Amino acid sequence: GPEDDALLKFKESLTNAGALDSWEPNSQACNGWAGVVCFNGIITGLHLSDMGLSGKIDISALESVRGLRTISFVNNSFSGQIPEFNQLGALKSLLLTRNQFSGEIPIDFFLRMQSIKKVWLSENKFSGNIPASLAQLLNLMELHLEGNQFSGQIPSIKADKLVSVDFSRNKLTGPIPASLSKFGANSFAENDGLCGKQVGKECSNVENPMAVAIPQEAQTAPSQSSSGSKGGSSVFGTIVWIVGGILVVGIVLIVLFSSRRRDDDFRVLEKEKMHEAGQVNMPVPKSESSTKKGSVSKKGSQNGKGSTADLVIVNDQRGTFGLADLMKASAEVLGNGSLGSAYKAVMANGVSVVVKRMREMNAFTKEGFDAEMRRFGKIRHPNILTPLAYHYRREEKLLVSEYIPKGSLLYLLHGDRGICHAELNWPIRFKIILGVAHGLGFLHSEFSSHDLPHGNLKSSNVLLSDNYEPLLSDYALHPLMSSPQAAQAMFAYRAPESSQGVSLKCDIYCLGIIILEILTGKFPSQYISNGKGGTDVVQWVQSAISEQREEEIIDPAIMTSRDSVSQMVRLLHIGASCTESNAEDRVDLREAIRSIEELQV
Ligand SMILES: Nc1ncnc2c1ncn2[C@@H]1O[C@H](COP(=O)(O)OP(=O)(O)OP(=O)(O)O)[C@@H](O)[C@H]1O
Repeated sequence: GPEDDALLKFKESLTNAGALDSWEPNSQACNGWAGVVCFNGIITGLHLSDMGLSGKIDISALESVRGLRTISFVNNSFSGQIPEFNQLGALKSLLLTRNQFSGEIPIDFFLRMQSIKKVWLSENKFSGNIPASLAQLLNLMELHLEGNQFSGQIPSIKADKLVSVDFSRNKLTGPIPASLSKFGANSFAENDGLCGKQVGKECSNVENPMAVAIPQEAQTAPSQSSSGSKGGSSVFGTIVWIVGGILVVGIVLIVLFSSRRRDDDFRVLEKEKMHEAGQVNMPVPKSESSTKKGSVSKKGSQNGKGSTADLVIVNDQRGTFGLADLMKASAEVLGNGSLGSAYKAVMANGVSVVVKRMREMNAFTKEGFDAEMRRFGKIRHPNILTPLAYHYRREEKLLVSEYIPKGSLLYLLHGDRGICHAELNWPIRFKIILGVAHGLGFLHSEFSSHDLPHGNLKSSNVLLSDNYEPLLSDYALHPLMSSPQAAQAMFAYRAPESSQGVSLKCDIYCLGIIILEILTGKFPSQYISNGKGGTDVVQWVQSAISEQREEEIIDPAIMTSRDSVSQMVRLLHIGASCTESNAEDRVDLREAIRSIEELQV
């Protein structure tokens, strides 16, 4: 069956799979494959301990094994960054002890793993902070992190169901959280910087953990702050707190909404639904936010020069603010896109912003990144969202923009067939298409030196102003990314020719998808990475055109305006010429814009 095939695909990605000889095509996984655990004919576990396995772990293959609940790779030879096991949201046990995994685990790694009971990461080479998202796992029973190089503080794990923890032999610092007081000395041994009764060392200032943590972090991890100054590390501490706070909100929202999941294939929309959630205060304790204010705001809100050490303001149309202001804001998770996660924050001065935590983006130096962001900040065009500020550290970048209340085109078209969808009548849809084309045209002249002036044009990156003027966001980021990262994350890479290299033409393909999406009202399958679900709008429109039945595929919601049908049909043809699979045959952007403008009444 397909699950057996998925396991064979997983096996293929391994470089040393001798122990899996029993996994053969034309046999069944539940019929004697080594290490495969089944229950009533359903594959529920992979117990692959002590098998000398190495190579890549193909998570997407494992994703197809729907019943998978436990994974053990204990004592093998896997190495590198932790694979994205968090894509397997239903896992109950993740046992990776005694391998060579290394690097930092993303702070939000466990956010979507609310079923997990056992996490064994011991005896690897993991470094960086213990991911704060572990602290919020309500079902966690066993946590084994011993024998790694984790640094920073131990997060306050909710200990209700926890029966065993081990943090020993790491580089942890700061106080042992009160929530772990039931665990003894062995669980914390050999971490020189820890304090608390279990390790027989008094903490000097327990009621203010920030005060303890920051200097110690600066001592143990000097490389973490590029400036090397104390200021840099307090910014680091602040971010940990902000992100930690935001994570709590995120988890609350995810738990709230997970009971209302849609069809799996439409997972893309799930995050959009988070817009509907009410506001939640960022759970940063009052006393702490005031101490943090003391340490940060002198570089933040009080210094409005646009070159604050924490946030660099590149566009002051919404005033100046610092990380401290963001920290005090009430926050809400918007989603986790391919470039990173997005949060909404409402600041005390009433300004609402979106903070995007970008993954990686390390192709430029700090100076290069700064120059690029300042260039973005100067953009003034009615169809482009100009960012407000950024924060740069080697391991994390934040990009701050104004929050646009109506949200994205994706959400309005497909998210919730509520009031806004009804408002998307033909004149408004036409206005959106024209605005998107103008915005793209502007980027193509402004960033004409870039191989991909937008690179990530899709309906979730088209935000709508109060009067439905579209605003393009997430543009021109291509040069900041490494090529494998860009190929993974950017929608322009879905253009059929992208395997031979990307060009301006890829943006035109993306524009075409949006035009077809707006006209048909269908969710394009092109937006879904596994290709399952949605409508292949390109194919559908092409065959409708060749059979001269264009009118049949136009969204019935706009067919009420009969007079405009010929206009819609002509736009459908323009959309089709933008999505020509052969890039040579694809229409030129200026020509496409001109044809759209000609349809204006
Ligand atoms: N400035 C903004 N104002 C209002 N909503 C926003 C803003 N920026 C993003 N959003 C919303 O948050 C959601 C998540 O944004 P995010 O950019 O992280 O994801 P994405 O667009 O799906 O993926 P990608 O990372 O590839 O851009 C978006 O779909 C959009 O609805």
